[in-house]
Amino acid sequence: MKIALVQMNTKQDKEKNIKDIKNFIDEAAGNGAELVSLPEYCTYLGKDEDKSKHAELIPDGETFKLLSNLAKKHSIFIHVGSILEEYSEDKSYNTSFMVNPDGDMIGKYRKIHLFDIEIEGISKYMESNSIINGESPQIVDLPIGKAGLSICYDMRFPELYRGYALEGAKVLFIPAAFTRYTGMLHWELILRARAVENQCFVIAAGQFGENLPGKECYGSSMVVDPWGVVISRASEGTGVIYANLDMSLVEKARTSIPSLQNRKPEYYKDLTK
Ligand SMILES: NC(=O)CCC(=O)C(=O)O
Repeated sequence: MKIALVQMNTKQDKEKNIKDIKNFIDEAAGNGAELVSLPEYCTYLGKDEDKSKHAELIPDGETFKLLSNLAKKHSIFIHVGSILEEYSEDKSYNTSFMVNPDGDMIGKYRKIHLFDIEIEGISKYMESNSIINGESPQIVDLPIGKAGLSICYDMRFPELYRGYALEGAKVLFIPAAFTRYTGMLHWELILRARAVENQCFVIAAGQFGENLPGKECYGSSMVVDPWGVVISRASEGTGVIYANLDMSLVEKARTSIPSLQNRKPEYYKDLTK
């Protein structure tokens, strides 16, 4: 399967962001992509207090309808890294979903681990001020096999991905708006770790550049194969990158190093509770 990852610089002008998304999807489909993956917060990235104004129903909102029509028009899968989904007057879900070539939603995932961190003198994020966490993992069925959905900060919690791999996932989606500061050291390291330890492809479309004054995203959207090799990587700026997924690599990695079979959770399962 030929996939495309869109690296964006989403800001506060939702109309422009949606126009960009449409153009990127048209470009990717024109270049033969069968699945297009968009980053976290792809339609709106702004101040916490403004987020709920931009939240929508999924699948009954405008953005879903537009993406569903694009998926049908091009006969492709569209993975939406995330948009804001309605919850209450002051809180939204940060929600990812997958649309199939018939325009139907085949899976929806609400970010479980919210980005509440403070690095003294560097940055502070309190995602839970405006977002309510989801409570359910989500696996979707693609023609290339099962795929586990997740969003950005989730990537730091390896149990979620181990669970997906044990449920049969061969692909892990990790769309992101990863900060530049943490990204420099952690982004590639963690993505490759999730790929190697679960012997899965990792597909990580990211935001790039300044989205709000003083808030910068790392970019470096990438696809990692089950052996830990980065097979496609975006450079600085926005744009589309491509990769062909050779799914036989999953079986090759799992046969060569049967670490998923060699687990002995009976000795340590209580430690991760
Ligand atoms: N949007 C996010 O969840 C950001 C996560 C991040 O930057 C990190 O370092 O983790």
